[in-house]
Formats: sequence, C-alpha cells, structure tokens
Amino acid sequence: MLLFEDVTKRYPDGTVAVDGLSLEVAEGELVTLVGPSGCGKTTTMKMVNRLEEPTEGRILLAGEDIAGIDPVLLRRRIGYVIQQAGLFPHRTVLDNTATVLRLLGWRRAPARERAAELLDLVGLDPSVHGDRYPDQLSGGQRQRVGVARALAADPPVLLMDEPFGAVDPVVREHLQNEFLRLQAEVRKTVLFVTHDIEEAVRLGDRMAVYGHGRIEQFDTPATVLGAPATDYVASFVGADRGLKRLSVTPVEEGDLEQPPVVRLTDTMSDAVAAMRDQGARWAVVLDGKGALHGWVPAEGADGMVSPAGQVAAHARRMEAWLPVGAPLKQAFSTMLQYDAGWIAVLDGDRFLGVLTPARLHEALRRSIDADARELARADVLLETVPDA
Ligand SMILES: Nc1ncnc2c1ncn2[C@@H]1O[C@H](COP(=O)(O)OP(=O)(O)OP(=O)(O)O)[C@@H](O)[C@H]1O
Repeated sequence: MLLFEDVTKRYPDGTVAVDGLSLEVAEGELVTLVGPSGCGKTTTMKMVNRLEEPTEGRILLAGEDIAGIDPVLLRRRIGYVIQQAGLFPHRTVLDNTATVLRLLGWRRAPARERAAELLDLVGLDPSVHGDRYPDQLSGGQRQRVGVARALAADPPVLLMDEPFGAVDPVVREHLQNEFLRLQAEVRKTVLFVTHDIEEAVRLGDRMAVYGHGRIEQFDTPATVLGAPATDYVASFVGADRGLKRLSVTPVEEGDLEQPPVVRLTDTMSDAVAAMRDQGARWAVVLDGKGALHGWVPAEGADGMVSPAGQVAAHARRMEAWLPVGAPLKQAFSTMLQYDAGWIAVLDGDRFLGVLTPARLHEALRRSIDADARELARADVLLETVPDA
C-alpha cells in the first residue's frame, strides 16, 4: 500500500534526516516507527503527505508515485494525527471533526451527522462533547477528536505522529486500547511514530527501529524483542526484554488451569463434593447460560463447610476476565487491578479456564525459551550452510 524506495531527505543546511530508506507497509497494516529524538521519524511522515519532498528516491501510494499527485488531493487520502491534536480552538468539537468533510464539499448537516458518528466511534458522546470547544476537553479527549477528524474522509492511510505523546501514562494506555479496537474495525494502513518502545511493541503489527536516518530493524515486535538485529537495537529495546515480552505473548488455552466448575443452580452439597474430588478450595460459578458469574469457596469464613442450599446463595461475583489471545501484560495488569489470584479466560462467552500468577510466569518462560530455541536454530542453519 505504501512503499518507500531508497528515500533520502537532505535538508538545505546539509542535515541528512533520512538516509536511503526502503520500507513497505501492507494494506491494513499498522507499522510503528520508533527511535530516539532527531532520528528522522517525523521527516519520514512528512514526506508521505508531501509536507516535505524527498531529495532522492520515491514513495508509492497504492502503486502510484506520490510526486505526481496533487498535494491537496493526496492529503485527502491520508489522515494525519499529530501530538497536540492540532484542533482549531475557535471551532466546536463537532465542527472540528467535520472540517475535512466540509473541505470535500459536504453540506453542513450531513457533515455534522457524520462527525457525530465518528465521535461516537472514538468513544466521545457527541451530545455531551460535540458543542464544546477544544480547551474544554481533557488531553485524552482532544486526542480522540484528532483521531475522529483524521478518519472523517475515510482515508485508506493514517499517519500518526506521537498522537498519544502528550497525555499521562494511564490515559495513554486507555487511548492505545481504544485505538487497537478501532483499528480492528477500520483496518487502515497506519504509520505510527513514537519514541516509546512499549507503545511501538503494543500497537505495531511490525515495527521499524530507527537509528540515525536509517532503519536498523524492521520486523514483528516479538522478533525485534527476541532477536534484536544489531547491538544498537538490543540496547534500544533494553535490558527488560523479558518484561516487554509480556506485551507480545498471548494467553493460550494450554496456559490455563481447570478448577472445578459449578452452576448457580447446582446444590451446594454437589458443588462441595466436586471441589473435594479435585482437592480444590473454590470453584468457578457459571450462570444458567454458561457465562461467568464468579466463584464459590468450599468453606465459609468460619471454616465450616456450608453445604446448604444452592450455589447461588453462596456465590461471589468475580468480574476479572480476559479474552483468550489477550497479551500476558493485560492479564498481569488485570490481576493487579482486581487484586485477584486468578482471572477467568473466555472465548467469546465460553469459559475456558483460569490464569494464575504461576501459570502466567510459565507462559512467559515458554515464550522466552521458544525465542532462545528459534535463535539457536538460526545459528545451526548458518553453521550448516555449505561453503560456496
Ligand atoms: N526543516 C529542517 N531543516 C533542517 N534540519 C531539519 C529540519 N527538520 C528536521 N531537521 C533535522 O532532521 C533530523 C530529523 O528530524 P525529525 O524531526 O525527522 O526527527 P524525529 O525522529 O521525528 O525527532 P523527534 O522524535 O524529536 O520528533 C534532525 O536532526 C532535525 O534537526
């Protein structure tokens, strides 16, 4: 969808901001560009919407050299989100969001209607926020308006330059989650600049790690973390690679424990018998439809077994759950948030099992070991390549 062919940018003062860059971004792919300040990330973005022109090389959009596309028409095909959201301070949120549509010639009423839909899509209630001005919003809300506005003309490509850079870490994580949800829905081709390695790992289908003006490694986050291509990448991704792997390792069904499972309508004596059979002190409780309700202990607070009545009378709610395939990092933070010793893992509504801290640790080990094996195999392959 987006192809950089040996692109170099030399500013008039001689600074080489981008040096022989070749990069291909597939349709619907989210590529993060990550690297230290001044390494040429923003210049890369600006060349895509022709705010800057390459000194050498070409950039192709859907096979077409962008040098031949009128910049105004080009920018309508490319949504642009920047750090401070770049909203017009004297226009309401709704009008800000509708800006591009108005430029495209939409009439006011349908443009505002579409803008309201977009605000909804990014998690802002248009009836609450639509008539406010940007300075009446929080930083995170402003960034959402920035994303809504960039999506307005439904461009195939989105350029996002540190869009979540100016908000605090908690809001940032929230915006990242929302953006991932949104991207799963709209599947844009996205170039996303960040200097935050965690963000690059979490969001990117692939990530390009920039050195000065050059890409040191372009691969999936798991590979960049597991097999850094150069010493530079290794030092950039840092010593806490194990921790970062939490972000890229999914919870799998095989990681889960299988505690006894009972229904709300079961009798407590059957439930206690099931727990005794498995040597368990608690059981997961599902409701009549098989959806997670919570848990029930084998013993009451006074240490007495409490076999009377139905499970419903003794069950406690447990709201912590995860979809299977969620990253271990999410599992870990959910455990902390709920102060829970286990969390249920669901496939849709179906209960699959529970993840415990011990199982989480095993899953992380599995992921790191698999990586080490992968690397060892690559070494063997190199050693067995016959001499030419
Ligand atoms: N208009 C310009 N004229 C001359 N040099 C420039 C110009 N714009 C950027 N540069 C230089 O080009 C290099 C790359 O800048 P760029 O803004 O692309 O980096 P970046 O990776 O986006 O940095 P940051 O993360 O700090 O935004 C830097 O050395 C910068 O000083």
